[in-house]
Amino acid sequence: MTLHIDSVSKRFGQYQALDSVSINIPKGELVALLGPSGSGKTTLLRIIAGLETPDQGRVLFDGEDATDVAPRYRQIGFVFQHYALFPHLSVFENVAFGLRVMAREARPSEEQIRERVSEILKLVRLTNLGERFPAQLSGGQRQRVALARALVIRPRVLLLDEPFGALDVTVRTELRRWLRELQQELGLTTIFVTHDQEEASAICDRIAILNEGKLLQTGSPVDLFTMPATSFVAGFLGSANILARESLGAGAPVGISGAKVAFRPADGKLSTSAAAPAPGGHLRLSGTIQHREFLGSIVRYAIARTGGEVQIDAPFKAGEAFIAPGTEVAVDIPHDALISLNS
Ligand SMILES: Nc1ncnc2c1ncn2[C@@H]1O[C@H](COP(=O)(O)OP(=O)(O)OP(=O)(O)O)[C@@H](O)[C@H]1O
Repeated sequence: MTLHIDSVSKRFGQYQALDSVSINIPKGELVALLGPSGSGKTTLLRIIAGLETPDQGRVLFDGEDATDVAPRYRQIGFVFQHYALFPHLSVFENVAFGLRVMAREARPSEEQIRERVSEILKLVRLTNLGERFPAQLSGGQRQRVALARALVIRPRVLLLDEPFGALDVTVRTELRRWLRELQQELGLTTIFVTHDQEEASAICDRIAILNEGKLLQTGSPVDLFTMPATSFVAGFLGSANILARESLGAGAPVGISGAKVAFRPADGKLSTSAAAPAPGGHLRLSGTIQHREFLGSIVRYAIARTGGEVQIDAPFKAGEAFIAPGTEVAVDIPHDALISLNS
């Protein structure tokens, strides 16, 4: 189903939780809503699900206005961060619940319920755990039950609110990959709320960045990473060095049109200050090594300089010495790695 969110605003008292947010989500797309705590992500999901009413704007399902449709008639699957399973019901009954509470005219027969639940348990690979209770499952298994419960109603849209937020990194990485495969197999339009940019970039077709209730930018993970429009987006998707354009003085390349300039720590090349500048179009900054962090495959150096500290990643090679704090260095950044920012 195609989902269209049209100029949705929501206020709680004096607080503008959402400020005229519009997004179009084509059928089968997986979109991440990414933003810091309090940016309005959950509020937007709740409005799509019908659990909250917008003050302004509309939600359209396949072009039809659903803003005033009651939640139970929207056919939406919702998975929360905290499993929200019924502890006194078996896995099977937890999944069947979504069907048993359907409006009478849409509710399947007992036999159909058994069939549908078995089918979904197979899909989420929990066939043998139907008789267990939630307390007898791992965190990852519980989230798969929660997902099964959302899927069993054959949702038109799947909404996931930090579904893997409470799980450890290994399980989380495995589940996100599995979820992506399942979502593609089902062709299900899905919105995935997270504040983990890596998770969003890894599995989503598009990312929508929210901050303070405003939608700042939408695009593919690669487009947002390489062409962020503002310093907030540049800093939120990966690490970024952000410099005021005027701080570059005469060294600012001609192509830079924004108020600020960003570059990624991996795009700067470190050398001793006496080294000749790299050939071709490069911006050269100079400063003094302040601090270093060994991060495994890279070493991240913080370089103090007039005009603001920058961070540079150097590949780590076993046996090679780190550059000592206090060393004067030059940083060469190719012009084509410089990103113009509007603000
Ligand atoms: N029912 C409510 N009454 C009053 N304020 C609310 C209500 N629901 C949300 N808010 C406020 O609206 C803002 C946005 O909340 P929301 O839960 O949408 O943010 P979020 O981006 O999902 O954050 P998090 O990542 O922490 O879950 C917050 O400041 C929150 O305190």
